Amino acid sequence: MADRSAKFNILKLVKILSFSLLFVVLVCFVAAIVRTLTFDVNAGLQLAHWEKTNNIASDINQHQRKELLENFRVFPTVFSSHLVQHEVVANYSHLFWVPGSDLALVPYMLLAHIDVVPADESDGWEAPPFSAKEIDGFIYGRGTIDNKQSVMGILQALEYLLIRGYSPRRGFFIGLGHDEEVSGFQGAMNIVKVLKKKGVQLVFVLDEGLAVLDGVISGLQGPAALIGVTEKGQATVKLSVFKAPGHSSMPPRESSIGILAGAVKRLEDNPMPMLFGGGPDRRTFEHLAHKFGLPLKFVMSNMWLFSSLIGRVLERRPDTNAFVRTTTAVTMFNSGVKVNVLPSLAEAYVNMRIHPAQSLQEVLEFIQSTVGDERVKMELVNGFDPLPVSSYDETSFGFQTIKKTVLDQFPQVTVAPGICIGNTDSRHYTDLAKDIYRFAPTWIRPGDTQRFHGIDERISKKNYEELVIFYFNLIQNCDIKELPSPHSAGHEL
Ligand SMILES: CCCCCCCC/C=C\CCCCCCCC(=O)N[C@@H](CC(C)C)C(=O)O
Ligand SMILES: [Zn+2]
Ligand SMILES: [Zn+2]
Repeated sequence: MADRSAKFNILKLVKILSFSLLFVVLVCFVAAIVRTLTFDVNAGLQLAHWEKTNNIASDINQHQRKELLENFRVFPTVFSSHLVQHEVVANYSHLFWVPGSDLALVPYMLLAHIDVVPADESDGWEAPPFSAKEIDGFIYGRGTIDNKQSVMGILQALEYLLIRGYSPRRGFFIGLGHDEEVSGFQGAMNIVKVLKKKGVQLVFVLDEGLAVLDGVISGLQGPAALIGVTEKGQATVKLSVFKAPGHSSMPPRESSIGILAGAVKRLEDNPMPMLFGGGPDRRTFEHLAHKFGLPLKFVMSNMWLFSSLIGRVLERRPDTNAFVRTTTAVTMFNSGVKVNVLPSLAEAYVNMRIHPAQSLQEVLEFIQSTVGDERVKMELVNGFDPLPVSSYDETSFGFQTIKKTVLDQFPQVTVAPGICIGNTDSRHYTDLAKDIYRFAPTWIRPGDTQRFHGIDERISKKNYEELVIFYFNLIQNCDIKELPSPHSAGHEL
């Protein structure tokens, strides 16, 4: 009898538990649906009352459109205006200072770099890489999207502003580095030294980096302007194996090349863990969530449940994979001098880009344990941690002013914070500014990400004009004394 009643009680308990579980699942499901329908972390300051400082119209007439392309290197007003101070730093880099009329306003700084990576026409370019040849409305050439578009865009915008009688309320600097592609140790670092000596502090820095992605993020309706609020760290590690040299007719069981090749293979076979979900990468997709159709909108709005699923999808393509983990790229492999000589030394360089959720130290430990062979020596050639995350909330002057400028010009775009997957000169500016952003409104469409440092780098004439207008408007927008209050959205009668 007691047995039957115990059985009955257990059955009852199981029933209650099942119902409770079902209830909890149901509540979670309803909560997820409600969240999907209402989730929009990106509403922002767009409806607030912004002080109007962009009083000079940005129209470019037919004559100027022609001149804009012809005068690619000439900015006579910038270089002759009494408003602009210019100095050459470290022989080749340029620093400009345009003082503002209101000394109480903290200045900002625009950065770009004038150097480029090498390019070889024989790699298969459609036009010679230093010809700036126009094909179907695109200018082809090394540097057109990395980063001459910003160098020229900033200077052309300033040229137009000065011609039209502009004088800023908020002062600003322009820094054009000459060695960004080899780390900025001369250009950017010396510009920073000059500014530090003057005691300069900056409200924000804007450098190259992310872009307007159009059709690059699958499922997103419309283009996304991702503003880099941090950039990945980096580790360049040299792996080397020494073995006694000798005659190739009497080879040992394992050669220095073979041992090293095994280590490299283990690194490629064991990618660093997928880390999507903990930092600014998650905030990117939360900002974009309302621009996905169902069912993706449901997924993006409920990151607490689906972040690992999103990460798994993003890791399938090299450009989006770079967003979700520390990447491993074996970039150089050297050994051997003659076909019948066993080489004593084999060397390989591994370039890792460190996700903001990891540190340089963790990455070095990972390489060591994955290689797992004492015969392979490891040396850190160059490395640094991921950069601090800059502010991107509604009180963030730099982020909100850049965002407003983007949205005024491209209303169809959704703006979101992002992680810059490459490195920029701006990482040398952390002592001068708490807030550093990496963005230019360069439009990147499917297939374009491979053009960075690749073949057929190009920019459309239309996009170049848009860049000029972006900087033209941004400089004027930065003249506001402060951001509008988020609560100043217009409801008055
Ligand atoms: C869901 C998001 C997907 C992200 C897609 C990625 C979109 C790609 C857009 C821009 C490409 C990033 C280029 C960043 C600029 C890199 C400049 C550069 O090459 N710097 C060197 C510096 C080094 C210290 C020498 C570098 O190798 O990183
Ligand atoms: Zn660059
Ligand atoms: Zn580059």
